[in-house]
Amino acid sequence: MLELSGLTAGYDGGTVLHGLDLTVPAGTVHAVVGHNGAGKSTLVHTVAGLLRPTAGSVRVNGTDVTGRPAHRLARTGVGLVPQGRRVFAGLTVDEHLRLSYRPPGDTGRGPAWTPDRVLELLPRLAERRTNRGADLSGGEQQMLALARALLGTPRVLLLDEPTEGLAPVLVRQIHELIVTLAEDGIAVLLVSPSPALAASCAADVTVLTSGRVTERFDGAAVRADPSALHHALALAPARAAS
Ligand SMILES: Nc1ncnc2c1ncn2[C@@H]1O[C@H](COP(=O)(O)OP(=O)(O)OP(=O)(O)O)[C@@H](O)[C@H]1O
Repeated sequence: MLELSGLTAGYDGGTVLHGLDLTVPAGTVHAVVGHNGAGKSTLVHTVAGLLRPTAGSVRVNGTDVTGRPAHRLARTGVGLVPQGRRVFAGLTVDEHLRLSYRPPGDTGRGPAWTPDRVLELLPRLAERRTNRGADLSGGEQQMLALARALLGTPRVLLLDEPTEGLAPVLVRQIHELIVTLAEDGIAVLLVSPSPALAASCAADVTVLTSGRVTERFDGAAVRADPSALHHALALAPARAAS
C-alpha cells in the first residue's frame, strides 16, 4: 500500500506538486493522468526518492519513508520504471538482468523476482536475451525497463508513461502485464497522459492539473463511460504553472 499525504515538491524553490493526497492499495492500479507539464514525472520522482518533498509524507505499507533516498527506497520495495526506459545501448538483455538482480534474502514480500521468473513473464524478452539494448524495439526496451524494476521484488511499482510511443498491440500487452502485476499484490502507481490506458486497467483515476488533484474517478465507472474523464482532461489547462 502506498499513501501520499499533502505531498509537496518542486525545483529550485518553485513548487510543482501542491499538497497531493493519494492512496494505492496493494493489488490495485491507481492511474494519474494529466497533460504534459502537469507534474506527473515530478510526482513519480518524489515518491521514488529522486526528489525530496518540501512538505507532506510518503508511506509504504504503513512505514513513513518520506525523504529516504532512492537506493534505500528501492530496498524497501519501491520500484521505478522511468520515462524513456533508460536501457544501456551496449549491454545485452541478460547483462541488464544480471546487473539489476540482487538476491534479496527474505524481504517479507513473497517470492522474489529472479531473472528466470521475469523472463517467464516476458517471453518476448526471453527470445532477445542475447540482444543488446540498442538492438531492441521500443516495446522490448520498455519490457526490459519493467523487468529491471521487478528484480527488486517491489511492493510498490511506479510506472512513468509506460506506453509512450508504442504501437497499439504493445500498449495492450503492457496493459495486460500491469494487471498481472497488480493481481500479484503489487500497488501500481501509473502516470500517463493517456486516459485510454488509465481507463483500461486502473481501479482509481486521478486527474492532475498544474500539480493539483482536480478530479478523481472510479476506474470501473470510467470503463463504463469514459466521457467524464475526457471532459475533465479537456478542461484541464495544457501547461503547468508553479
Ligand atoms: N529538473 C527540473 N528542473 C526544473 N523544473 C523542472 C524539472 N523537471 C520538471 N520541471 C518542471 O516541472 C513541471 C512539471 O514537469 P513534469 O515533468 O513533472 O510534468 P509531466 O506531467 O511529467 O510532463 P510530461 O507528460 O511532459 O512528461 C514543468 O513545468 C517542468 O518544466
